[in-house]
Amino acid sequence: MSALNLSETPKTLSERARAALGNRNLVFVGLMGAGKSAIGRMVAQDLGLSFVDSDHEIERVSRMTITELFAAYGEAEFRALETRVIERLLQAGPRVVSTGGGAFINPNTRQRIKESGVSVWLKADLDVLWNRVSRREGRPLLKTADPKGTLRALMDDRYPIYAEADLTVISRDVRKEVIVKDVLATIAGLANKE
Ligand SMILES: Nc1ncnc2c1ncn2[C@@H]1O[C@H](COP(=O)(O)OP(=O)(O)O)[C@@H](O)[C@H]1O
Ligand SMILES: O=C(O)C1=C[C@@H](OP(=O)(O)O)[C@@H](O)[C@H](O)C1
Ligand SMILES: [Mg+2]
Repeated sequence: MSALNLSETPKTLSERARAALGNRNLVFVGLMGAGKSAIGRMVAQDLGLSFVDSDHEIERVSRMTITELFAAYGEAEFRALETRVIERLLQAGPRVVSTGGGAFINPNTRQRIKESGVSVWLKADLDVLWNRVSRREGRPLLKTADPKGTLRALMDDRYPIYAEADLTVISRDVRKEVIVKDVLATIAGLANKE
């Protein structure tokens, strides 16, 4: 029979995840529509950490939307700005950072993320992603004749690279709160692995 230790109050899932994270950033990576921006914000709230979305920060500093930036300066300039912005955001941790889908593909950014935090790949299948991104404008990479085909090609190119993330959580068609809980449980599980 195990003795009941009344001096130790059981920790909540958020508290266990927060303890496992320590001083590190929590960085969400994955394809467009995976839920990085939405889930990242909710997870930050549960962890009691500040939240920043790299696309929002890029829009704030440039005073342009992502669509306008792509149109005016092209993808290469957007990527250069994205790399600089994320490098800066990672320096002010611990915080939760949701990146744009292309950020982790850049080897320098990927290295910075590995050094400064724990990365979580929100992984979803094509139909889940497509359902979500086809509802809203604002993703210039999908302005093609066959946007679903473009998304599929991006999955083929990028999934082997997202797989380098520290943790993977499956993003699926359930309530966001369920995904948030999966993320917290996965982070809390880090404590057993390290
Ligand atoms: N689990 C979920 N269930 C339903 N809708 C979701 C879920 N996760 C994200 N979404 C919605 O899908 C859309 C895309 O999510 P978003 O967070 O912008 O993705 P990302 O930043 O990865 O491109 C948003 O409208 C968001 O509210
Ligand atoms: O996958 C990409 O290369 C991009 C993803 C977008 O962010 P989300 O992944 O948050 O949609 C945004 O950064 C830009 O349109 C490029
Ligand atoms: Mg986003």
